[in-house]
Amino acid sequence: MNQSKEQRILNFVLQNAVRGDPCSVMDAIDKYCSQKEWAMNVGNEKGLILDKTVEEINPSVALELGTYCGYSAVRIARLLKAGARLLTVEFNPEFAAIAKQMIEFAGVQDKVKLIEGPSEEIIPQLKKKYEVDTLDFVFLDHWKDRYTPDTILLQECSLLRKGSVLLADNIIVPGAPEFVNYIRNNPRFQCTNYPSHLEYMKVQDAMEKAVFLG
Ligand SMILES: CCc1ncnc2c1ncn2[C@@H]1O[C@H](/C=C/CNC(=O)c2cc(-c3ccc(F)cc3)cc(O)c2O)[C@@H](O)[C@H]1O
Ligand SMILES: [Mg+2]
Repeated sequence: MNQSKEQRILNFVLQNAVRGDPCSVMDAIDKYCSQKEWAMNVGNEKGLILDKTVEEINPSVALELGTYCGYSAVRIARLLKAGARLLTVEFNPEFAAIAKQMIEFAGVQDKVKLIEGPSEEIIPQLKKKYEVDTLDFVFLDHWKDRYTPDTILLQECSLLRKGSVLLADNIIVPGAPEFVNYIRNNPRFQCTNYPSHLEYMKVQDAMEKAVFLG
């Protein structure tokens, strides 16, 4: 059975990155996906916006929706302080298996909890099953039509507190128009748009930051 693209990305990392070095893992994925096979990792340009947001917040508890191969999980986890943790949700078993190996190779597994399942099922479990009080940071990068329902669900589950920060990828491409409309017209969120480019392409994209006002 021939390999998947995601397996080829992981193999390239295992052969070209340095075990325990998150930056070498990110660099290897970016190299492979810009030169060999495009893949929907947040990439190095939008990745810098993600880095700055995480460094500004310095979250104790962060949530990622849509792990995929684990690129942004490694990217976020490498910046977390001692004792801080990232919960990342992925419902595709094959992608979850790839991401698990990626996270372990990068050496950030002690800061990352990879949870396999659909976000609408996992979010309501975060308080009791995963001992979350509130979330300091949420990175939305899963199916774009899930951004809005999951943002509503996070509020319904009392997982956001005054100052919780959401950062959403792909505001332009593929686009999340319903989410943009919802979040920018919601008085409980203070929004900021960050123009950038689609990963590995000369195509306009953007990220949206939304601070929950409580
Ligand atoms: C059920 C809720 C739920 N629960 C748990 N896991 C979930 C989930 N819904 C989805 N997942 C997983 O998340 C990842 C999907 C991510 C979806 N991302 C894009 O579609 C995307 C596309 C482009 C682009 C493509 C083609 C172009 F031409 C241009 C741009 C660029 C980007 O940066 C993009 O993020 C996969 O691992 C899913 O298994
Ligand atoms: Mg994305």
